[in-house]
Amino acid sequence: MQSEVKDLWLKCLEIIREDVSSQSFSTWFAPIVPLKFQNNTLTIQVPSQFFYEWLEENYVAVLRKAIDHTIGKRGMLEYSIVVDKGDRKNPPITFNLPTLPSSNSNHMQQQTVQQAPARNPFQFKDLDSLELDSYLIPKYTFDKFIEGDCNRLGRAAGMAVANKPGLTSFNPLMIYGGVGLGKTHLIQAIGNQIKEEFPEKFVLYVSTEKFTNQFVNAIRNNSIETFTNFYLQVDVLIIDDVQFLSGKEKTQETFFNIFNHLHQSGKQIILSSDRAPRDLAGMEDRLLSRFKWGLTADLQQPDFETRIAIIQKKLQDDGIQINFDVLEYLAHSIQTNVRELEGVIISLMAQASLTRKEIDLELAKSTLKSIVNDQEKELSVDNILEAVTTHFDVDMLTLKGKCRKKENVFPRQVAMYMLKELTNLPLKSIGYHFGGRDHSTVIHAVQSISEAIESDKSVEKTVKKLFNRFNLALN
Ligand SMILES: Nc1ncnc2c1ncn2[C@@H]1O[C@H](COP(=O)(O)OP(=O)(O)OP(=O)(O)O)[C@@H](O)[C@H]1O
Repeated sequence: MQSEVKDLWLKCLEIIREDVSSQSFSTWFAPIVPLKFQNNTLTIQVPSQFFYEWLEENYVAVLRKAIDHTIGKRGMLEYSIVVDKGDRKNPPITFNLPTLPSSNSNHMQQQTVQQAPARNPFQFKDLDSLELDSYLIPKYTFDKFIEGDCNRLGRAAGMAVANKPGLTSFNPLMIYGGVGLGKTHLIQAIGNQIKEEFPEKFVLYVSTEKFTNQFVNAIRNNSIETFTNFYLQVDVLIIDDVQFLSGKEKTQETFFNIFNHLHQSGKQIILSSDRAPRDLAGMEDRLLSRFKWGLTADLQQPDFETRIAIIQKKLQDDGIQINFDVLEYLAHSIQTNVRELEGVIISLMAQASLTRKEIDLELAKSTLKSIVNDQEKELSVDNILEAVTTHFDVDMLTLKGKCRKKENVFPRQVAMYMLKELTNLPLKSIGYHFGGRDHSTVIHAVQSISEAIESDKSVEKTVKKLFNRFNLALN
């Protein structure tokens, strides 16, 4: 039986190989494992949800052809998606696609999804008003959270908490850091690990936004007690983005009570925030002091080596290998945050797949360039000033400075004109960007350039060109 499936899949691969580039073949088809063949249906295992979606979006016709040629027109394909390690207890989610119908097939196109069983052992029949769908996401595991200097403390503390929830001095554990640096991933990984080690524990992950909405609904429905009682049953409470509690006094008060009760009962609390507790404005002092009771750990931007490891891991998870020079180039070029890094990797995989090119340095450079170009088109003050300095070949300090030479005054006035036309900034703010000039100077600059555009073709051309950089026309 096993060899029958293998042989069948090998035949499919032969057909597929003719239709796709070698890069796409090794990226999207080599990692597939044939599982079984029964009732005219071939089941193949794919490494991830992303992988499955990618095949569906890009290679349906190719797969259909292979199935037609090997099994026949009535042949069907079924995908089995490998679930994360953190989800080991649940059966794999299987997408049955009895479809991929050939054009002359009468089969109805339908997709059935076998739901994974609910993770939460509790039943809250009487709590209909609470939206209890904020469960842990299995893909966020420690395994996939790459360690580096940027996150070592938070990761280690997270592991300690996951091994002994409520029993370490890291209670609460507060993880903070900038956008896209892995806060949600880390606190979810803690929750997933606890579920793995202690399945009997009630672990609840909830965003502050959801918590607040639930609270507001509870007030409206007169069910505050039900709301509070529900939270008091939790063994591990994970609250994401607590900065959103700022200025919400009533929600803070209720959260404070829940916090105290859980803490006193030895339950674990894990929080995340986009800034350190000391920088959380609009938060009650008593709550802030509670946040500092346990351990506060920050996540920073990953360094070069960590970025390399993150890219490698992401590609590996999707069964893709690239040369080190490409890896190095990507890690040197994207230094902002991990989410952006991931975005570039996905674009790169998409480009490689769509253009049927190898993922090489050239493709990496062109993909990155198109992303950067898109960002450049954003109408921010920096981008506009940058465009003007590049066009006139003046440096930023001179552009913003006081020098009255004609060759500097003109670009400066053009820059003021562009800021006035392309942003909503008030005149005073525009003046601020030029060393604190007052609004009358800005008005004068805007008027001069407006008149020059009308009377002087070369000025009109210059401003048009600059507008074009942002894909805009000069009216
Ligand atoms: N150290 C890491 N290793 C692997 N992946 C990471 C790491 N840090 C972040 N990521 C990935 O980067 C993406 C963004 O991370 P996440 O959503 O956790 O950031 P965040 O700090 O919560 O962002 P935000 O402030 O916008 O909510 C996720 O896909 C996550 O898996």
